[in-house]
Amino acid sequence: MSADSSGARPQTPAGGQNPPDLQKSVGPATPADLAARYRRGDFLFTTAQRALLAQGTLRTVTETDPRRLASAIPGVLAETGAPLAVGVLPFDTGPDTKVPGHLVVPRTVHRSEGTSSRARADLPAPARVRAVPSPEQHMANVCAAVEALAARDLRKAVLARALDLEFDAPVPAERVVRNLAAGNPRHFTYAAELPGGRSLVGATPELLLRRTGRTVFSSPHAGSMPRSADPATDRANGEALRTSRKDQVEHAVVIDYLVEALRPFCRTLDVPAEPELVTTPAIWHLRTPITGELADPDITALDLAAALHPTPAICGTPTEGARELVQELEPFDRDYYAGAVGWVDTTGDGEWAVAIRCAEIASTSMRLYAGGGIVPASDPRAELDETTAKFRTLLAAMGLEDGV
Ligand SMILES: C=C(O[C@H]1C=CC=C(C(=O)O)[C@@H]1O)C(=O)O
Repeated sequence: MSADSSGARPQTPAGGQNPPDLQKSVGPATPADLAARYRRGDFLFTTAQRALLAQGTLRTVTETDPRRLASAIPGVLAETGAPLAVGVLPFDTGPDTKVPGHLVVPRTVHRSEGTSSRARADLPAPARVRAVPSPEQHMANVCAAVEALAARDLRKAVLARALDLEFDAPVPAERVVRNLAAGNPRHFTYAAELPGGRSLVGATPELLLRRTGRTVFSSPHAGSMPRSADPATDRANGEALRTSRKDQVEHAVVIDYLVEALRPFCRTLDVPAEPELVTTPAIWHLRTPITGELADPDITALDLAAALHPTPAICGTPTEGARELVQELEPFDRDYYAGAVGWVDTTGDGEWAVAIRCAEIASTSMRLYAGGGIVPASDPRAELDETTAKFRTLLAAMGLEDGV
């Protein structure tokens, strides 16, 4: 584990310093105002109703074992006198991972509630776009995954592809984030710093978990169909998803896993018998809202995130075999795509969202990611189309449409 401090201000309130500010923004500061105040290096987690903007760094804590990371954070918060820590877990939290969970104890925290919307900002067009792998290769990977499911006795694996965008000037991350928040008001727009000065930005519909006191809530999403600009086609796509046997199987694998993973922590667990049909601006999904009552109130939101991640919504089942298959077939490291992003406070409350519908921004380039669950009945062309539709969350925020 490494814990670095940065900045001039001393670290411990025990030394007579003031604890970091918990600024509850009231009055004119709406969630959209906080999204507009985001600058690269900050952490943002917002819907149209609620926003958390964390700025500055009192302490950075990095650790490849998410359970050790989770157990270190209460001590770090107590030492620094800070109200909360924010950050990201990578996709790969397995024993051989080289990618650490990356948490920051911020210097200042702004929170805001209320409804808000904001106009979109213009963005420059990319100079170059490259699909990694090519669409044809992604379809070949889907076929290989379907064969491997049978050969290796796996129920599901989630395969992703990427789009690399290169620009002639630094990517204006602030405007991408503002547009994501404006375009996805019901979902979680997030931005977090990554090691090496990169940023992860996205707008995800999927909450891995929220802990509020003894209540834990999870809203797994699995099973997808593209939205359509034509209302009749759009309705038909939703209906096709609701009745799709293949998508019900894909969804059930995730719910089975989550129920099994949550049960040891919960006195009660409420799991609806059927998934519900929900939408993002780009995609129809199946989702099942799960609510539980924690048996042990000392289990923090980050402990739970470390225990639940990676779910079969972004990895597969069984976890180890699916992760191996993903690493064999995908021609890139996922890093923080399909990880978790969120916050945990001194009471143990917090929210961790599944880091999908996202891009990693370097200086003048960005990599967009989109994946889909592969089960024995998956069709390569439909899986390609699904990832194309999932890219739309980010492409729409960039002012770009399909065809890039
Ligand atoms: C892996 C992604 O989506 C997951 C979440 C919801 C639905 C999914 C699906 O239907 O395949 C995926 O499991 C992604 O957007 O990159």
